[in-house]
Amino acid sequence: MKLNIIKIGGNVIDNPRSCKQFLEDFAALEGSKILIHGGGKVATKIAVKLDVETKMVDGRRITDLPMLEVVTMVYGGLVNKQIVAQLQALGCNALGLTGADGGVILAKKRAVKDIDYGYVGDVEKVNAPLIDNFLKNELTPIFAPLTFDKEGNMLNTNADTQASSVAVAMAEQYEVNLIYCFEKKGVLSNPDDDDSVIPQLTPSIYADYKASGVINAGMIPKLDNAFAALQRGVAKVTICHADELKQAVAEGTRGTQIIL
Ligand SMILES: Nc1ncnc2c1ncn2[C@@H]1O[C@H](COP(=O)(O)OP(=O)(O)O)[C@@H](O)[C@H]1O
Ligand SMILES: CC(=O)N[C@@H](CCC(=O)OP(=O)(O)O)C(=O)O
Repeated sequence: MKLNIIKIGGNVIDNPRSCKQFLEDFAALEGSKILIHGGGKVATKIAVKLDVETKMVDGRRITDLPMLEVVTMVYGGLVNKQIVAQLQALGCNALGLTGADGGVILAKKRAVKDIDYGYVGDVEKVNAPLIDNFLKNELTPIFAPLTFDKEGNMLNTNADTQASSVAVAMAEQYEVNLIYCFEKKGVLSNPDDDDSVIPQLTPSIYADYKASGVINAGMIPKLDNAFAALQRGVAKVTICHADELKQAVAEGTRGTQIIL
């Protein structure tokens, strides 16, 4: 059985035209599917309005209590519910969830080592049978990048990591196709040239591009998560433009294919 798991990035969510187009394409996909959304850009904008300072380290948001309140409102409320409502209007029976709902994604607050990330969660357990029940009932889960812990805290979890964790958990039962959609055509060999898409990326090519600085910033956690998913049983991982979702699902030739 096939399952498409799609992650959509915050730059697309922040652009109403691109987001609408993406949701139309997502709603039109046949078969079982799951959406994991980011929203980092929206959270940063709302944090400014609320006078909460944004600090990022290695693509992760330092999440103190005021920031936890912002991301819980923005990811679990505003962004998640806007996506669910739009998908419902498109005939897709979307079910909006954070990891806390139904206890579906349990995490652990990241231990303080060199850096205190605050209320940031590392995924411990995904309840795959519960997600499978939703799918069997023709519901489409829409995950916000939030998890919870056993102490009753909400935790902020990077959406790329959450997508990888959900994909790995579902891979025990399904042939999972994981697609990271964002605002570029794929992983680029020249960040100034949007057409310089690397068609296939292996761990050794990745290491070279990372060392030379061509691959940097938010692309590093995305790729680390992409390789981790493949290593742990996910059938296929692609990184592509949000506008190319349909083609990426149909042919799997768009964007950058991650291979081992
Ligand atoms: N070689 C590269 N190819 C494409 N994007 C890159 C590359 N290196 C760094 N990036 C940056 O990574 C960003 C994607 O990561 P991130 O901002 O976390 O996106 P998302 O919100 O989709 O998770 C791109 O917007 C781009 O600026
Ligand atoms: C811990 C952590 O960094 N969480 C992310 C969750 C949102 C996210 O991943 O959004 P994008 O996909 O748009 O980057 C954050 O707050 O930025």
